[in-house]
Parts: sequence; structure tokens; C-alpha cells
Amino acid sequence: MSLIKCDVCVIGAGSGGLSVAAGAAQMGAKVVLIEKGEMGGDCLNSGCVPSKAMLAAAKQAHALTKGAKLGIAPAEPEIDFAAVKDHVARTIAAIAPVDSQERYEGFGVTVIREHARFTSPDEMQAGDTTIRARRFVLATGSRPLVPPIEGIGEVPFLTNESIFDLREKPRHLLVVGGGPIGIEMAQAHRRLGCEVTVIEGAKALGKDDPELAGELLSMLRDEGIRIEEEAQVTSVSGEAGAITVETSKGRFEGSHLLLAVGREVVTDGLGLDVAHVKHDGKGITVGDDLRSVSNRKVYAVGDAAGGLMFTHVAGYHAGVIIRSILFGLPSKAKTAHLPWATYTDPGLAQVGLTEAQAREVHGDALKVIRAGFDENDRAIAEGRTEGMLKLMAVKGRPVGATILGAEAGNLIGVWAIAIASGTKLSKIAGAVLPYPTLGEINKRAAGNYFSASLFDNEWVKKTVRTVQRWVP
Ligand SMILES: Cc1cc2nc3c(=O)[nH]c(=O)nc-3n(C[C@H](O)[C@H](O)[C@H](O)COP(=O)(O)OP(=O)(O)OC[C@H]3O[C@@H](n4cnc5c(N)ncnc54)[C@H](O)[C@@H]3O)c2cc1C
Ligand SMILES: NC(=O)c1ccc[n+]([C@@H]2O[C@H](COP(=O)([O-])OP(=O)(O)OC[C@H]3O[C@@H](n4cnc5c(N)ncnc54)[C@H](O)[C@@H]3O)[C@@H](O)[C@H]2O)c1
Repeated sequence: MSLIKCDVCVIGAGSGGLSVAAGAAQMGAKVVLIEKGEMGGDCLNSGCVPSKAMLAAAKQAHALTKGAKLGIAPAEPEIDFAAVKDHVARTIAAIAPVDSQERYEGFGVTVIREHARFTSPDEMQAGDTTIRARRFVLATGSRPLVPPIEGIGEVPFLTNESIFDLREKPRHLLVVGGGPIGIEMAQAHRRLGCEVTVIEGAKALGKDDPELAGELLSMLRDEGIRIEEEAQVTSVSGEAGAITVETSKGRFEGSHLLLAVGREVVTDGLGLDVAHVKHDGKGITVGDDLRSVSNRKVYAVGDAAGGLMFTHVAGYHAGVIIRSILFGLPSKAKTAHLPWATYTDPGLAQVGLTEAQAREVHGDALKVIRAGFDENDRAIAEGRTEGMLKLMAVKGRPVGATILGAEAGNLIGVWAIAIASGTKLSKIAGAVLPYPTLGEINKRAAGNYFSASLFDNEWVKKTVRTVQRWVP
């Protein structure tokens, strides 16, 4: 048994824990990082990275089939499903060194590869080591929720933890859950040659703007994905290669089953009760300072904090608590400026309020401005004219933006910055952007906010006529 005393003990080397450990160690704190599984957590090993690598292969396959539009004869892609999985594995391997034990040890972090659990309010046990720390950071993430559906124990099923290792191409993938995981995986598999049925108990992409989410779903249906909404799963049965899902809307049959019905925060096995750390089904109970409400030595970040579950949110949380832990300064996590994107093609991205939320908060003061990708010269040149930007604005400032279209996840960045910093629309409308770029759609929407009052304005017209007549 050995004892380590440190300033900060971080549990979990995923997006949140790694950001805390790197920041704290490089600013001079003595840091211990404990990880029981793979360095990099969900995002690197079974989340963002493999899903985006798979979507990239799917996009390339799909591009071949659409060539006719641009004057290139369309071709049937030859898909080697196992080789796509090799690409996924290579992508993970290429990024892994950034999250590696060696790199973190290079920052001066003590990395322990064991399961950690509290043995008292200020001590943890990890293997043969006891860690006594001034502050603990729980960055234990989440895992796929497996609901108690009748028959689920007897049927082989996939989750995000196993689907990226599957090397055989599913003949017909049944996806239960139409959230971002289900929808991204549905498009990836469809474009890679699988039959795909999405079975959603409520509304698919139900956390997004219903109008643009609806448009995306109809595009996905046009690609051949069957999406059945309001279909609550009642039971599953069958065996490998022949799965049946019974729902309130009938029976669905396929060869493989993917469960993507949400996440469950990892709080078990941590000895939270021994440390008096309050928690519930949503995660560790924290205030907006991300500090446990019942043990002030303990913080939670990322998925474990029970809010929005995204890698960039985990990274943001890390910044918030580093300020508090290292400098003793008050620091609070906000949510209004946090963006997200679903990386289908076209993508769907959101920051701030949706139209419905903005209407509820701002009533008649709200202006909703639309700019279509079919008005953007670059989108036209590339044949990527589907979708639009919806901008929610109040008194010359953005309060929300929703984008459906090419590069939506990139384009939403401008609005994330604008909303976070309170930037006026006049600044975005007045920016000079390179032509022709998709990014001009943001400027166009901001410009549209002013154009009605500028171009349909009798007073402006009169002033211009007067100046033209009298000013030499
Ligand atoms: C399929 C999929 C796709 C996604 N795509 C995106 C995306 O495109 N963009 C995006 O922003 N987000 C995406 N996400 C969400 C993102 O992956 C998570 O929000 C993010 O990984 C959360 O990071 P975290 O640090 O909170 O937890 P994790 O990354 O889950 O890390 C937690 C770590 O803690 C360790 N741990 C747990 N308990 C203990 C213990 N007792 N002792 C020691 N170690 C422990 C675990 O082993 C794990 O490594 C996706 C998620 C999935 C599932
Ligand atoms: N692009 C991204 O950033 C990205 C991608 C994937 C995942 N994520 C993160 O991971 C989280 C989890 O994703 P998710 O898609 O698993 O969860 P989710 O909670 O967003 O969606 C799950 C869906 O499953 C449905 N559902 C639940 N039980 C059901 C049942 N018995 N039968 C049929 N449908 C059922 C729900 O109605 C919901 O629409 C996301 O909220 C997000 O934070 C992010």
C-alpha cells in the first residue's frame, strides 16, 4: 500500500478529466489521474471519434452515387465494411497519443490505471494506492442505457461500445432510439449499404428545432432510411441475424439491433455515499459551480455532472472548475451559449434558443430571420443547397441559431461566439468575409435582419434623394 498526497485527484481520463488534469498540472498543481479503462474515454474510443470516422466513409460512398448532379457519371460504390472499420481504428489510433498516459506523465501528472473509489470524504483507493487530495474531480462519464425491455437479456444487441468493432456488414440494422447516436449511426450504415430502420418512441431528434429536424428526417427517409416515430418498444426476441422488435406501432424485423436510447451516468462503484457525495439518476448533484452540494471537496465535470453530454461541454466544465480549484475564484458554469451539432449530411446544429423557446421568452420582440443555402453561391457551386439557417434575434442581438445544411457544425461557431459575447448583429452583418464561402450565410442572415428597415424605408429613400439633389 502506498499513499499519495496531492492537490487534485481526477477520476476518469475522458474529455473532462483529461482537460482538468492537463490544465491543473501545467499550472503547477500536483495532480493524480485515475482511469480504469482506456485513456481518452468515450469520445475517443466509442463516441465522437469513431462515429465521425464512419460518417466520413459513408459520405464518401454517398458522394459517388450523386455525381450526376455535377456532371460526373454516378457510380455504385464498392464498400468493404471491414476496411471502413480499419479506417475507424486508424483514426482512433492517430488521435490516441494526444490522450495517452505518456503525454500526461510528461505534464507531470501521476497516472494510475485502476478503478477508483472513495474510502472516506477526502481519500480514494485505486489498486494498491491511497490518494489523499485537497480536491477530487469526478469525470466518470456515462454509459449506454439499457432499458428493461422484455426479452433484452436473451437477444444479442449492439451499443456505441460494440458497434464500431463489428466487422461484418449488417444486412438490416434496427436502431432503437432516434436521438443523435441513433440518427448518425442510421445514416452511416445506410450509406455504407445496410438496410436501416429507426424505431423511436417519441419524436426523433426531439431536442432540436422541430421544423429543421423534420426537414432532416425527411431527407434521411429519401435516402432510404425507415424512421418510425411514436413507436414504443414493448419487447425484443430472436437470435443473431434474425431479430424482431415489437412496438406499439407493429413489428420490425432485422439482422442486427442497436440500442441508442440515451445514457446513464456512471456513479456506481465510486463509494459516493462513504464520501457523502449526493447523487441521483441524473448524475452527481452539483450547483452551477459544478461542486458537490454535500461535499465541497468534490467537483463533477462532463457527463457525470448530469447536464448536456458533449465533449466540448466537458472541456468547458474543466475551465470553470480550474479557476475555482487553482485560484480560489468564484466560477459558474452557464448553459445558454453551449452549441451542439448532429453530424449527419447535411448536419443540424443549434446554439441558444430554438424558435419555440425564443418565442416563449421574448414574445413579440422576437424576429426570426431565415437564410437558405440555395441563396449561397458556394453551396450552389457545390450542389449542396439543402437546408437553411434560422436566426432568432431580439433588439439587434442573436438569442439563438439553428442551422440545417452543409458544415452546420462549423457554421454554428460564429453564433456560439456571438451569443457568448453578446455581439451585435450589426458586427456580423458588417464583417468582410471571403467570397465564395458557406460562412457568408451567417453574414447574409445578419444582413437580412436590417435589410427590411433599410431597403423598405421611405425615410431612408427620401434622405438619399435629398442628398443626391443638394450635396455637391
Ligand atoms: C456514439 C457517440 C457519439 C458522440 N459524438 C459526439 C460528438 O460528435 N461531439 C460531442 O461533443 N460529443 C459527442 N458524444 C458525447 C461525448 O462522447 C461525451 O459527452 C464525452 O465523452 C464525455 O466525456 P467525459 O469526460 O464526461 O466522460 P467519458 O469520456 O465517458 O470518460 C469517463 C472515464 O471515466 C472512467 N471511469 C469511470 N468510473 C471510474 C472509476 N471508478 N475509476 C476510474 N475510472 C473511471 C471511464 O473508464 C472513462 O474512461 C458522443 C457520444 C457517443 C456515445
Ligand atoms: N453529434 C453529437 O454531438 C453527438 C452524437 C451522439 C451522441 N451525443 C451525445 O450522447 C447523448 C446520448 O445520445 P442518444 O442518442 O443515445 O440519446 P438521446 O437521449 O438524445 O436520444 C435517445 C432517444 O431514444 C428514444 N427512446 C428512449 N427509450 C426508447 C424506447 N424504449 N423505444 C424507442 N425509443 C426510445 C428517446 O425518445 C430519444 O429520442 C446525446 O444526448 C448527446 O449528448 C452527441
